[in-house]
Amino acid sequence: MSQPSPKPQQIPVVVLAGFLGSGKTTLLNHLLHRSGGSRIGALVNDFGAIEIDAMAVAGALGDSTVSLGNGCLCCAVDASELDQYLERLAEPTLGIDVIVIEASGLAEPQELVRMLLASEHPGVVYGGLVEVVDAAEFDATRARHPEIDRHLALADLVVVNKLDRAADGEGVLELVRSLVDRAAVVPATYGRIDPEFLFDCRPSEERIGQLSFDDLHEDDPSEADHREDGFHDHDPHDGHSHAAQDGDAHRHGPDAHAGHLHAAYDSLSFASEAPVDPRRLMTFLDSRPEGLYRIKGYVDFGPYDIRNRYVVHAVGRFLRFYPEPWPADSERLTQLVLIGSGIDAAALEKELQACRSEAPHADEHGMWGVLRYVRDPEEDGADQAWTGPATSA
Ligand SMILES: Nc1nc2c(ncn2[C@@H]2O[C@H](COP(=O)(O)OP(=O)(O)OP(=O)(O)O)[C@@H](O)[C@H]2O)c(=O)[nH]1
Repeated sequence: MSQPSPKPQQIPVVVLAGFLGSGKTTLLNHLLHRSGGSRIGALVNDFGAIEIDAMAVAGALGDSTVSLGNGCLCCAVDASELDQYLERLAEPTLGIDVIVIEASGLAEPQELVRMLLASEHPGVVYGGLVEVVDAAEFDATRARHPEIDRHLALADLVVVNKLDRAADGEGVLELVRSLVDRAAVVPATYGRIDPEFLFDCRPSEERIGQLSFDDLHEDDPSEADHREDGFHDHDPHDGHSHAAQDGDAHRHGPDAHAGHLHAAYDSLSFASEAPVDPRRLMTFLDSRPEGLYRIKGYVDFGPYDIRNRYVVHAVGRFLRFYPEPWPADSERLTQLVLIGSGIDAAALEKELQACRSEAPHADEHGMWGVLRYVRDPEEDGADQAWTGPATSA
């Protein structure tokens, strides 16, 4: 791609977007580990009240992460607030070369792009929109969310991820190529793309011209329908609590941003200081309702594995646990964010509460159900910290 050079000292800001669970955090983590000499600042956003994504990348970033735990970025901040966040990352002493904004899986990318183009911060320049696509779920996601096509048409780079899971990867790649405007389409598994490619993916001069404010303001017919319904009069997200109480669950429902992908979604955040019983959790997960599209977070199985916490990811029917050693200074908490449509958040919360257990000892086979969903570290050759379950009771 031909790139305009940013003015001296201007830091490119890349927006990383893509549907829930497509692999944005995985890609960001990959970039953080493989960026060579470049220093990446990350602005991480999450939908739930607990900032799972922020925690997932925080270790790699130290000071250079700013996270917003306040719902979808496009709804949570206005341009001047965004400028304040960018200002923190553009602080010359941090020496950051590129800023990546990981949008919530439910964010409308054009809102973010519009805010970046409107940014008055002299130290930053809009660096392009990267859309991550889950190749395995692409048809299903498109059927439910035709807006995806619009997002792809705006993208500068599309990463077609999870090709290892796609039945017809070539077919998906071809379809995506037909949907983009002039974006580069990059095949990937586990977000492993060449970082150079991403940092270079600044839009061309023409592209900036094309992506004018007017384009970005263009009304989506589906939004107009909603407005006629008075849909946008619904209350925005109710207050998000960062300091989740023990066993506290927190939900927010349809919000004011009609036409955004998240308009029809509910989310629930669950935090517990008491460990979780693995069998009970598996029973909960095995019977999770269809509409519960995404689960992510950390699980403390207490005496069943005192060394590791278990990162959990569910996307649709897909479920994986990733054990990793508890960071030395972290509080032992179970923190989960559940996102779905038409889910009964109160009932789910109750079920999760019932998974808590203060039992001091682990029984011998308690973890078997969980370990069936632990990824074999050989599966992707990825940089996993895990070396095997440490079940010391
Ligand atoms: N099989 C497979 N799994 C992947 C790949 N990339 C990511 N995953 C897994 O997919 C799940 C979701 O990945 P994330 O990176 O958290 O996705 P995300 O887009 O940040 O998710 P949200 O924050 O919910 O929008 C995790 O379990 C990842 O390990 C891939 O290429 N292949």
